[in-house]
Amino acid sequence: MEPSSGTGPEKRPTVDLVKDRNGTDQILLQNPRGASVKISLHGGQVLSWKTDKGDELLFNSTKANLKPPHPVRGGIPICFPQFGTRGSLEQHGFARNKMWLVENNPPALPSFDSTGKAYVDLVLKSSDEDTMRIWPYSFEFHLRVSLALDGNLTLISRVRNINSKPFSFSIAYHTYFSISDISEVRLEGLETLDYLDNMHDRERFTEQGDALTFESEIDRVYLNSKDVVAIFDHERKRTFLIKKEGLPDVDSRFVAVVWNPWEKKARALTDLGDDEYRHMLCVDGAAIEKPITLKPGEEWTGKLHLSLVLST
Ligand SMILES: O=P(O)(O)OC[C@H]1O[C@@H](O)[C@H](O)[C@@H](O)[C@@H]1O
Repeated sequence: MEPSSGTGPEKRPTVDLVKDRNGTDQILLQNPRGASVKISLHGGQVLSWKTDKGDELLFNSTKANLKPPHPVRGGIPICFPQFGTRGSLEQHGFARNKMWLVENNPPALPSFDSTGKAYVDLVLKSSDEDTMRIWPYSFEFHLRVSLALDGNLTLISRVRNINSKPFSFSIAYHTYFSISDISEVRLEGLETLDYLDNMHDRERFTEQGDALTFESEIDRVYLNSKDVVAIFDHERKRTFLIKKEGLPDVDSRFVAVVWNPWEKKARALTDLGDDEYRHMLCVDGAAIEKPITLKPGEEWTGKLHLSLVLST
């Protein structure tokens, strides 16, 4: 990027390798305006997403266990190749517990405009024996995390079948949004949709009425969710927009998972403070209901796009 004229030199986006307190490698993306994203190689997981004023937008539990192979209670863990307990693997699959690698020469992503963006490419491959033992398929999962000039965060996933037989998978971006208070926020974009209620053996119900508000535990998979879902946080004067895109033929498979453990379940989770459930809401862009099947050589691309709207 060339320095701009008149207003002094334009800063460049930066990508740095940093260490956390435990000496674990993390990637720090910074855009020219000072917004930032921190990513852990453990789980290929976004841990932090901050505005240019330094406000944290993702919830992270004060009791989160950051040591591999524990999944981290906060940020954006990636559930792959299984969501929840819908299969024989560990809860939410193995991807969130594995070490990912930084990829210097990822396969070309032709539609990506890199202008002003700080981004990094990570990869998870089915190369270790442990993974092959529990999920005997050869795959590559390429993940690009990108922070735009306006502070928007995009995760682009490409899953490739490099196996000689087909395989199926589910994927969820298990996003923990930081909110003022669970009783004060509302969620729009899921009205009138059917959902499977995980608290009632995945029984199917239809959402009624207006926006969702919260007064008890919720654990639901909303089917065929619209392109944009919004979390309104009146007290913090901010709105999160969650947008997801897939290839045309898999669009209808996108769902939105909504989860908050509420008081009783929060007490049972050792990596969540007793009252912390009040300050988090998980809304995941996901493909779960109808898993995605890839034939040998095929690739699937899915995008999660997160943005913030501030009100005065
Ligand atoms: O404790 P975990 O494995 O991170 O899972 C947390 C929650 O994740 C949600 O996505 C699931 O719908 C819940 O059923 C689950 O309890």
